[in-house]
Amino acid sequence: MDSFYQAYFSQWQTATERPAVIDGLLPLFCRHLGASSCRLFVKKHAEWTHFTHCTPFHSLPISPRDEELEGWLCQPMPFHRQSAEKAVLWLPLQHQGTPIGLLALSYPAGSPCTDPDYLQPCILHLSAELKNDIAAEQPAGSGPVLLDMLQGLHDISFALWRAESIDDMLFHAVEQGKKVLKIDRIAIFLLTGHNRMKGTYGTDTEGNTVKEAYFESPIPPHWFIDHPQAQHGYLAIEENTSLYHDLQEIGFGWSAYTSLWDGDKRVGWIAYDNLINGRPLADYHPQLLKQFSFIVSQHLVRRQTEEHLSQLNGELEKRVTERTRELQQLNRQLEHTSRHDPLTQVPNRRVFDQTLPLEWRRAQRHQLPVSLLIIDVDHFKSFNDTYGHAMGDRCLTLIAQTLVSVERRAGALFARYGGEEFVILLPGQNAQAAIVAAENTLKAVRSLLIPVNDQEYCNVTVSVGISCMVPDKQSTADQLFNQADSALYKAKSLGRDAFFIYDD
Ligand SMILES: Nc1nc2c(ncn2[C@@H]2O[C@H](COP(=O)(O)OP(=O)(O)OP(=O)(O)O)[C@@H](O)[C@H]2O)c(=O)[nH]1
Repeated sequence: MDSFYQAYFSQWQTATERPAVIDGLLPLFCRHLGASSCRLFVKKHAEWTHFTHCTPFHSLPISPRDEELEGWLCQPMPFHRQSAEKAVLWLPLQHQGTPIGLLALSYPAGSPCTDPDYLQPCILHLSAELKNDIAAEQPAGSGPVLLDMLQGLHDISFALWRAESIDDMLFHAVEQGKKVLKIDRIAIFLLTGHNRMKGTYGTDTEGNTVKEAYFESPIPPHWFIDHPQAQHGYLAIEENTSLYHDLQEIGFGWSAYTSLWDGDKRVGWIAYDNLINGRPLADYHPQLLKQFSFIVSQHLVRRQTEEHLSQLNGELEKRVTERTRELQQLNRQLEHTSRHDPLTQVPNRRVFDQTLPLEWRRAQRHQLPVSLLIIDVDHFKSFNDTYGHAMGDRCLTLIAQTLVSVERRAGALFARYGGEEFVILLPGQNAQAAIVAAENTLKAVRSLLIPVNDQEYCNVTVSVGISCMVPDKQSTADQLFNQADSALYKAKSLGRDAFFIYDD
């Protein structure tokens, strides 16, 4: 190490009082780096403090006004100011983005200024030390600082309230907590049951907020875990202790823990330390950490309850949807059952009884014809007697499934009326159309092969009675039916396998 840095660091080690350190430091820039004067401007709680050193044989640089200093304070890089007699190298002091002050080195005109890169380690070190001093200085100014912090807690609470999810909320808790409470590192852990814990968000060794959800472990046998947790907001602080990252020891300082509570149940904790800047805890910090922990607990519990509720709602909605689907399916089945004949699966008498009056009225309104065919299986008693009732059922099913497609005109209805009787209702169709339908019916049944055992088939026939009317004021749907019925009787008496059309 060269002579300047040797002298610089030995100054830090020998002197203990901060003003003495600075008094001893400033001459080093003149003695080792050729500066004619050196001044340090530090901004403490909105007020500027000046430290000066100058060698006896050079004049001081002209004092800048506070407004100028304010302007230069946020300069990101070192910069020069030149006059006829001297050059001044201004070095902004910043720590983690916070402006702290300025170091000004004056050189006689014509002498080279020190390379700012060379001074970089010293500037970083000086910035961190001064930042710690400013943070540690309280009593006189602690009122406003504490008030700022309380306002900060309110802002944190607001930020957590606006977070989009638990994850987002925990990220902001760590991020905002560090910024507002001026704590180097914060990490939030949640208990997962069975004596285990998991990470959420934490702070790496550079001070960045990082996701630590990967971290999952049994709860380590740590001193503060077993410490009696007598009351909510319990705070445990250990000074001069080892500091850890991912269970690895990485430094020395103070560490603190606050618990997160859901009612009487501890659900996690927040860990804090001063790994990066080594700043001491301020008097008001214990109270702030408890409040901070209380705020995080509240938001965590509220979010967890909300998420649990919304999950329950989701499940409930899913169940209601499933149940509604089942009911709709059941309704469709019921509707089908109530309208179809269970043996043949064609529309049943109920459908016919509902449709006939409707079509009758429509025909009446528009003065259109309406035709009805009653179809009766011939000698079906004897079929049953010969082949058995089960074969009789089979025969009726085959006839129904054949006849259901014989008449395909719009509005036509084929239904099982009862027993071995079927009907075809032809709204808007005259006698001619009804005759065609009857002929097709006879033909279709005649050519039907009815299996009566494993090898044999037989044929059956049907008789059809037809009635066709254009409804007038006196006539009724019953009349239409009765006429078709008597026509059927006539067809039977004519020898069966025939149709007869009612004619008065
Ligand atoms: N297998 C079976 N038979 C039925 C069903 N409904 C009615 N029958 C039978 O159908 C037969 C109808 O007989 P009848 O009314 O005497 O008439 P038919 O023997 O068909 O003689 P015609 O109508 O004069 O040609 C009866 O034996 C009823 O038991 C049914 O659902 N299944």
